[in-house]
Amino acid sequence: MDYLKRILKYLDEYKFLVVLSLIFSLISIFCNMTVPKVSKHIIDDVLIAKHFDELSNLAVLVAGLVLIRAFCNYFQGYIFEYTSQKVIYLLRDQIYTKLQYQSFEYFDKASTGAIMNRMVGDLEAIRVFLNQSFVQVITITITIVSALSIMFSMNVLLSVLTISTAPLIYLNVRSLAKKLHPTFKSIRIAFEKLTSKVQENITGIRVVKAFGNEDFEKKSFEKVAYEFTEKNIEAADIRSYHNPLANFLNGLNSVIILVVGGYLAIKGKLSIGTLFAFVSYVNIFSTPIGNIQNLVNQWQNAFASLEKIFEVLDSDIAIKSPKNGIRLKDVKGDIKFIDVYFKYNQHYVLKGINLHIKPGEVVAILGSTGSGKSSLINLLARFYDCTKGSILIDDINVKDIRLCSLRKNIGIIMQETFIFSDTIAANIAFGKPDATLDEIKWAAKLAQADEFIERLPQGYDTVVGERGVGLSGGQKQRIAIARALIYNPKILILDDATSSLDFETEAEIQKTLQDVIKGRTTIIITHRISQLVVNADRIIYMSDGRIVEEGTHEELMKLKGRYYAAFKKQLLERLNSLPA
Ligand SMILES: Nc1ncnc2c1ncn2[C@@H]1O[C@H](COP(=O)(O)OP(=O)(O)OP(=O)(O)O)[C@@H](O)[C@H]1O
Repeated sequence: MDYLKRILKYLDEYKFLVVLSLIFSLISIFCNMTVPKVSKHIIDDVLIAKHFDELSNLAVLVAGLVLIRAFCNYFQGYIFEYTSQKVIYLLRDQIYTKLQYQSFEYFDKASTGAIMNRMVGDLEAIRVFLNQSFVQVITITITIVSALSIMFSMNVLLSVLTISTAPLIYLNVRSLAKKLHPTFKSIRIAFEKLTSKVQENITGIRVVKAFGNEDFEKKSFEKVAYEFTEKNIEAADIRSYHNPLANFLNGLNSVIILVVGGYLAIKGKLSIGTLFAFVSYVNIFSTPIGNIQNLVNQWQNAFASLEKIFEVLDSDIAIKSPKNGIRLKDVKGDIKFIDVYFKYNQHYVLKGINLHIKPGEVVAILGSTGSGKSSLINLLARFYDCTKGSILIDDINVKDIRLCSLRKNIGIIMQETFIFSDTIAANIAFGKPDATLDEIKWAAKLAQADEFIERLPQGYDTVVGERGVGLSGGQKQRIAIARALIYNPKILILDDATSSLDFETEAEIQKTLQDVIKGRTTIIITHRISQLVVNADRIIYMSDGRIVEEGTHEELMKLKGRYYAAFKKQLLERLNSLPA
């Protein structure tokens, strides 16, 4: 009920339209109720009494009522479609905004399929609810109540007989609702699995093909698709049992009325016109009762969706920009990690990190896989917050800096370069959509991307395919470098930025990076000991969430510890990979 109240609050802005639409509904119901009355008059007082002169006026009256009803239904339908679309637009916008500001932690847990389902399927169920089901509850109630009161005023016996099947109808609807609720929930879960599967498969189609895994993927897709089909069949099975039962009960009503009403008419206790009108009211009464089944489906569906939608809207945002946070100005690039501890779930992945990186210093961080290197920079950019300790930039705690200001002052180049299906210029200016072409070209030149971009048919306006299809690995990486430089950040992070490239391309990009990092505080996270690492002012070696070695290349080589062992191992691997 809480969810119902909340969703109806969204209609507040459209109160006038909702009221107008209800007025149209009331007029439509009034017309519907009047037609049988006029028909009774036509049968009893015109046709049977042979007062044919009134017939044409009454026929015009019936036609007029039917026409007004049609207009009212049209306006009422349009208004509700309009308001429901507006509410859904607002909700969709709110969900999208919420997702934009959600932290990494949220996306670690939520599946893409589930998120897509919130944005599409769940909102559609709510739209149907607002558009049809919500107003139907009101119109159905008014129709049933007014039809019943007219019927009682016409004939008490026939009315009692008509509603005698009502308890059975109620039990049928209740049992349907009870059975459908868990089935709808499982349909939703199955649908999320299905959309996740399709999304993952299409995103990873190159990996699937590279491993010749099409058959395996096909089978695993069939499994989730089958589960979704089965759940839908289950729901259809429930409905197909209850719907005919509801129709049978409604039909039974009409038969009883015709038999008993016919008998009363033969006995002269009921006029033919009254019997005709009564049967019409039975139809008016039973049609919405039949619709209750659909309504129950739609409400169940909508409630399951409302729960999910408000779950997203109510979810906490773990990392928030501080109120009245500091805007960084003239950043020097001094970074301090003070006794930093961090855990994702139960286990600490960073255990007491103390590190001071001076402005303009280049620090390379190496270490075994899973030692916590990426976590360290995730904390610096506040993708996550440290569990204990603090991180300072120019002696300001990162938690006191406006998120937007913090992140715009840290340029991050990652291993996985995401290129949006847009122009090259838009991809470079991603973090600064108002960047001028000169700024974009400046960043591209620094990243040594300008030359290849100018050679493309449309230069900076060339549209690249989804995820950068049409560009080589090196070209994509250069665009990523240019993108990170667009704000000319004082702090630069290279997170395994060249590890997915071949040695030759890596060497070229490294040369570019040597120029790019000049005058910037740079943290290089890497597995490979490259020229960039050897030239770094300081090298940090991490193991199991701790800094275990620290010094220049020469110092660490003399130490003959973990870094020395890694260097020797990589040198051997490289020598072995050379042609004989
Ligand atoms: N989002 C996450 N949720 C839970 N655990 C995570 C998450 N990201 C990383 N971890 C775990 O935290 C530990 C440190 O991971 P991190 O990515 O910082 O290591 P890394 O040194 O950068 O590794 P690699 O060199 O392989 O990239 C690992 O054990 C990893 O499994």
